[in-house]
Amino acid sequence: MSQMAVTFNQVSHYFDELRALNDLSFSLPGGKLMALLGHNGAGKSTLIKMILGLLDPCQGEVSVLGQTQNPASKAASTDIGYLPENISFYDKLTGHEVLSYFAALKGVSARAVAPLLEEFGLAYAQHKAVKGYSKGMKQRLGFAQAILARPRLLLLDEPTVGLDPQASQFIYHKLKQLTDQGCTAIVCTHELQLVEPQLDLALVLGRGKRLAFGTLDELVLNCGLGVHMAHPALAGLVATHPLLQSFYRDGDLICPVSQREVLMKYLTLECQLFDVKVTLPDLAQVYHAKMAQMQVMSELGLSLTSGEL
Ligand SMILES: Nc1ncnc2c1ncn2[C@@H]1O[C@H](COP(=O)(O)OP(=O)(O)OP(=O)(O)O)[C@@H](O)[C@H]1O
Repeated sequence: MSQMAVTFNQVSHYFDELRALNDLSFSLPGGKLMALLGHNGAGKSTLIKMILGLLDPCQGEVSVLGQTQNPASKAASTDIGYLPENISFYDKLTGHEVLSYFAALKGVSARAVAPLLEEFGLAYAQHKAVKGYSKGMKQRLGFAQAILARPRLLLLDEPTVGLDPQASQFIYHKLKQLTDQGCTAIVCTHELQLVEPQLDLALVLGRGKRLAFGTLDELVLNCGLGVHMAHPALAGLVATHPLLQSFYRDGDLICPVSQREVLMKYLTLECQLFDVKVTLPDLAQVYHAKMAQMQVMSELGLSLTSGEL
């Protein structure tokens, strides 16, 4: 089993009466990319601050890279790289000066700066003041700052917001390279379509609680949504195969994810249908289903448990 990069064990954090995180547990293995998802105010930033050691758990334990995290351990750990949302720099500095400043702060050789600027496509602008940089250029600079000290854990808060598709692709391509080399990444984002192909695991938070955690397959399996199966011959087959009737809706078959394989077997063996188009719920559908379940529970006055909904 790979070593855990981050473990939350029954962690709660309160701001006065408000429980920003509520009995949260999960374990993130090293070298994985975890998407951190949730509505505004769900507790994502609170979770990130706890990993950074900026906030202490009121209950439970947070362990990061094998060490119990607490405010005493926050002192500029070069093992953790952080790209905050809407990063801003002292904008009279040039890109080169910004990275050189962070290199000195993190005890990294100044020689690392130029190759990084080159790799991040900023070499041409390295001697220009950051105030003249576009949003995408600033984000690249921020990302370069985050990985300057070759961290073992990267925390990225909305890294692709406002970026064009090419710039977003660059960020995820670089993240893939880093996770392949063993770096662990947590990406907090509302851009579900962008992160979906990239994630190894996702953690969905709702009102400070864990609504779901796992691989995309696991999330899909547990979300309660159906798999759609489409084929032009289905309408005719339903008449002759009564078993299909209970799954038939608006021209498609819709079945629980857990029954997909049995139904596919039936379609191929009993109906000789071999080219059925199967559509699984995507991350956005899973996310919205979890949010809707949370809303229903709340309207029913049922409190959420610490497990999955
Ligand atoms: N310093 C603070 N003092 C009081 N309440 C806070 C503080 N920081 C966060 N909160 C509250 O804690 C809850 C969780 O906030 P948090 O910032 O972690 O959410 P989030 O998921 O990051 O939201 P967003 O997507 O809007 O950034 C919210 O209700 C927020 O108002």
